[in-house]
Amino acid sequence: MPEDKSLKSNENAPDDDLVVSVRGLRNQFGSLVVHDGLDLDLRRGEILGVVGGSGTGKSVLLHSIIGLHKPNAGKIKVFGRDQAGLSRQEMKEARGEWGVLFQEGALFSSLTVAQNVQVPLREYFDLSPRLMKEIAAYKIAMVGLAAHAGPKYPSEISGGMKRRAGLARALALDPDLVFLDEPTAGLDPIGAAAFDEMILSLRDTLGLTVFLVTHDLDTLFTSCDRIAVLAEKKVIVTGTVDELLAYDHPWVKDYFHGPRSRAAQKARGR
Ligand SMILES: Nc1ncnc2c1ncn2[C@@H]1O[C@H](COP(=O)(O)OP(=O)(O)OP(=O)(O)O)[C@@H](O)[C@H]1O
Repeated sequence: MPEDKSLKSNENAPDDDLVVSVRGLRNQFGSLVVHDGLDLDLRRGEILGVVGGSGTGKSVLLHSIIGLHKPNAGKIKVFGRDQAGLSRQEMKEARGEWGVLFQEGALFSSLTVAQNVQVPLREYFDLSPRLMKEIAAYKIAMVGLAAHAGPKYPSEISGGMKRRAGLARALALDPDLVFLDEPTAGLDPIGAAAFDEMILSLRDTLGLTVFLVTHDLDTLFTSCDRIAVLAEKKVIVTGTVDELLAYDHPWVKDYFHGPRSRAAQKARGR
């Protein structure tokens, strides 16, 4: 069985290039060990897809990195800063440096789309109402939503629009780093493809670094520079699509050579 391993093309990233580094992560709930000795690197400017079977701990990993879950052991650095032992104020400052799109957008249902986008602005800045409205309108346009989406409530918009609104909120503070948790889950194929294109385009125009948890093979083939595979309580391999297609591990083989993967590859003329 292959051990925790980074493929050749991923070795030797200089420390300055590491936006997130996770070393020796352990997460345990009672007798359930979810992660044990997990290492992961996210490099500046890349879109890293994180995949793995259900229950392998993708969400727990994401929550550990963004400080929503305290790991049992291990070191997590974001922008070179060790996340353990940060004071409340330092954690708040750290949180201002990244944006998170939670599953299905996770919008506040009692706030309009524009008000949702203003939430981080209110938390971090003392801006005039007019300026906040202008910034929210700009972010809403940036994610491809029409201006008339701003005054709508989450219950009045589609699933795809909710994801975009959630992304607008994640981008409110102009972060360099975004975490996306299953951004295309439940979207129709056209909506999902449009979302994938938007992520690529925002990465290129804004220079974002993206940590993307997904089950969506189309997203992996279209958008991700590298893919990290969670299995056996750790990241068993990180590599490009082509490297993973050639990788010898039962789960990786089933996933990347199954019928859905073949269809996704065929659609891209592979
Ligand atoms: N707060 C918690 N208390 C107890 N167990 C938990 C808790 N959070 C997660 N778990 C368990 O940890 C394991 C990993 O959960 P996680 O949600 O990270 O999996 P996942 O890889 O994201 O799964 P999926 O692809 O189905 O969303 C699961 O067995 C889950 O039940």
